Amino acid sequence: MVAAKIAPSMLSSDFSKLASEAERMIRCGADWLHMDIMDVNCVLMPVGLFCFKVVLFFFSHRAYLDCHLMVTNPMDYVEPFGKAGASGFTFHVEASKDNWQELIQRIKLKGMRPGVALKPGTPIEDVYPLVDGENPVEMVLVMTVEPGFGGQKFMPEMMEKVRALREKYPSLDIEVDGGLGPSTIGIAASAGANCIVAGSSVFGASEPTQVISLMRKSVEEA
Ligand SMILES: O=C(CO)[C@@H](O)[C@H](O)COP(=O)(O)O
Repeated sequence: MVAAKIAPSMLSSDFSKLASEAERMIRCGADWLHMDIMDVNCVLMPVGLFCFKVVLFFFSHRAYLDCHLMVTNPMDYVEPFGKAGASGFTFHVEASKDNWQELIQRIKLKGMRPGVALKPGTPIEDVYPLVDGENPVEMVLVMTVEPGFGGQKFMPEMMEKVRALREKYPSLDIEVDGGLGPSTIGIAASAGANCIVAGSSVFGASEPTQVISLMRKSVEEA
């Protein structure tokens, strides 16, 4: 059985108090802290020294840092993110068509857990070679919104991808990201997702503990 991992997305936190926001989420029962890293092509937050410092900063809080790299050249980030203390390094399949084997190997050598993400328009079959390969990824992140912003509407049609993955790989970590909260967790959990990224539904809640525990329960019961 796969374990439930609830990962509040720090993109929805109050950036003026990142440390206490991270601590608050851990106190509320979060398993991981989800960090979105985007390069200038993805607009929101240009990657640079700032991002590495943020990762380092969180690491000093000893949390599992689930880093989702929405960048065109993930290979360039392996060394600095490894050094900065990232725990999981999830790159996009769309950005790594040719060199994924070497990329996965380097991620592991730096002591991070490799994962692959796919955008809504990308077929699930594109990630199979990365899960089946000699040097497999340990997690697949199925984006349930177009990457870029928090607060978007969950795309239920992505659950077909989750179901196909779960059927093929019963013990794989399958993460979903985008629009997850109390009203959408049921469909995601029953499709087979066990790692749940949630931004606005957790940070916007008056009782994040309840939202986190409700999502965990849905995954455990599914
Ligand atoms: O990667 C992203 C957006 O690209 C996410 O991690 C969002 O931050 C999730 O936010 P909500 O949809 O849960 O508000």
